[in-house]
Amino acid sequence: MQIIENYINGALVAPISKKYIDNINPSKGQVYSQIPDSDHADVELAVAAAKAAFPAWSTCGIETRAHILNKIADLIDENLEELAKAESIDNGKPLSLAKSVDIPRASSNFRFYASGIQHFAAESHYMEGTAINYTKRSAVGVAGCISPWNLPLYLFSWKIAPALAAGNTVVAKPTEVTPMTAYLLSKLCIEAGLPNGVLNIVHGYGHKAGQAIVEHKDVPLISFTGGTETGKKLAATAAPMFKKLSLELGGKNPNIIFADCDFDDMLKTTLRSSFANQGQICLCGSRIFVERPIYGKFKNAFVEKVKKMKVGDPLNDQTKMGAVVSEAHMNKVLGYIKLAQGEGGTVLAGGDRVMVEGDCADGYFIAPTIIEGLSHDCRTNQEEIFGPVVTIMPFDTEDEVLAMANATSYGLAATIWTQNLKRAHRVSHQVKSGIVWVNCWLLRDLRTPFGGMKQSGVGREGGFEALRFFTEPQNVCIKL
Ligand SMILES: NC(=O)C1=CN([C@@H]2O[C@H](COP(=O)(O)OP(=O)(O)OC[C@H]3O[C@@H](n4cnc5c(N)ncnc54)[C@H](O)[C@@H]3O)[C@@H](O)[C@H]2O)C=CC1
Ligand SMILES: O=C(O)/C=C/C=C(\O)C(=O)O
Repeated sequence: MQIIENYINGALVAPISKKYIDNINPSKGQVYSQIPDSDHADVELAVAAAKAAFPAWSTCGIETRAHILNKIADLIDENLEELAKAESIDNGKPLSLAKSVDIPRASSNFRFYASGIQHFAAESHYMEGTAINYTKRSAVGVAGCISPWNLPLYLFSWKIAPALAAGNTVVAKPTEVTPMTAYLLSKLCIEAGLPNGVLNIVHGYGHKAGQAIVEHKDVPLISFTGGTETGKKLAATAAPMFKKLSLELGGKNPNIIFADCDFDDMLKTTLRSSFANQGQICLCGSRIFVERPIYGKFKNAFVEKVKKMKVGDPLNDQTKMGAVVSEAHMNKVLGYIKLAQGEGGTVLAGGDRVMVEGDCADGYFIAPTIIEGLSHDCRTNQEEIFGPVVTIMPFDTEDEVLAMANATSYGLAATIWTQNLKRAHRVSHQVKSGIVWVNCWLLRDLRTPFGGMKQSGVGREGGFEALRFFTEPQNVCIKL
């Protein structure tokens, strides 16, 4: 059985307590590795190493930092097969998805910020004939990066890469649910020659290792992606310490389909935006609003396609839907399907656990599920389910659909399907979400601001927004 180790001060080490947590393969329901159950003492070592490494790393120059980040990206590409398989086994996602999306995006994150830091510039403000102001942006110190289980290496690297590029050193905690690719990354960082202490990876539970990072007086900024409830806890700890906080939280995203859309394109993309990664992406469109004239046509076509989706062994090339991430999560999602039925919803497809034959007989599989007949304000349509479950609802007017789309506490992403350009702009500008996709979904340009309104988060990641977060501005005013 593989024993995962922490990566502290350039070395792979056991947790001081010698305690471990079982790591489960969700497609088999079996323990297959062990993760350090790190605590305050491990975090203390990691922060001390990161603090000691900060002066040299923050002043070594952007070319040096970019060179090492590019080297890490190259090594991720060279190890694509191994990393993708590890991600699929650890998370339950189809291997094909890990190979085509998760791992390539992880190397892109490093490469993007290796380049981004070389183009990052601070502002200057000229006061006519009086003074010139220039703003210096410096690395802040030790950054705490905490990431979730749905897109493990993809989101882990999305935080670490800008933090390191900007000259911070990092103490990172991947989720205890899917720790494997972060562990493999630590080996690649050693191979890439990342100086000791620049990146430290501490594995373990959120309430122990994660909390210790957030509480640590020498960690002045925290970047977190995960559930909204956890985000609230983090904010409650960090706010009185006046830490910089970036929070990417949950979503309950509307997918708004107008009758004039390109139907085939919309249908194909809606399958993906509903069920990619078993619906476990904070950007998935879980509430589908369809303009009444095409509601029936959409419903029939969508149900037919969804019933044909193959759920099964994630390592099988034909599999479109793998396992959800854990037994607890499976039960949570199944509980929401029951709730939806209790609230008067009709299950049009799926609705149950799928029992897969063979090696995956004990895995945590759920059939892709479509529910209709619910009001937009019931719990099923208000709470983040984060699984392969969508609801469909008809609408008659733009005002009506906007009111329903905006009537949640979340505001992360929205998708709009229409061929009417004016309407596309009008609706985009009125929908309360940080990200709007028109006639597409999850089409990503890493330069764009990424994040949510309302309870979907605080701040924006991506592009220069992340580099601004990971630097401290100082304005210098010189009288002429
Ligand atoms: N928006 C998103 O991208 C995600 C949303 N979720 C949502 O959150 C729900 C709960 O999932 P969880 O696995 O519990 O996610 P979570 O939000 O608890 O976990 C995310 C990360 O935070 C860490 N963490 C937990 N408590 C912490 C604390 N007190 N201090 C510091 N770090 C802490 C975890 O160890 C993990 O690394 C899911 O069912 C889903 O609805 C989950 C994962 C990603
Ligand atoms: O940056 C992206 O492309 C996607 C980010 C997705 C999440 O933050 C999530 O699902 O939690």
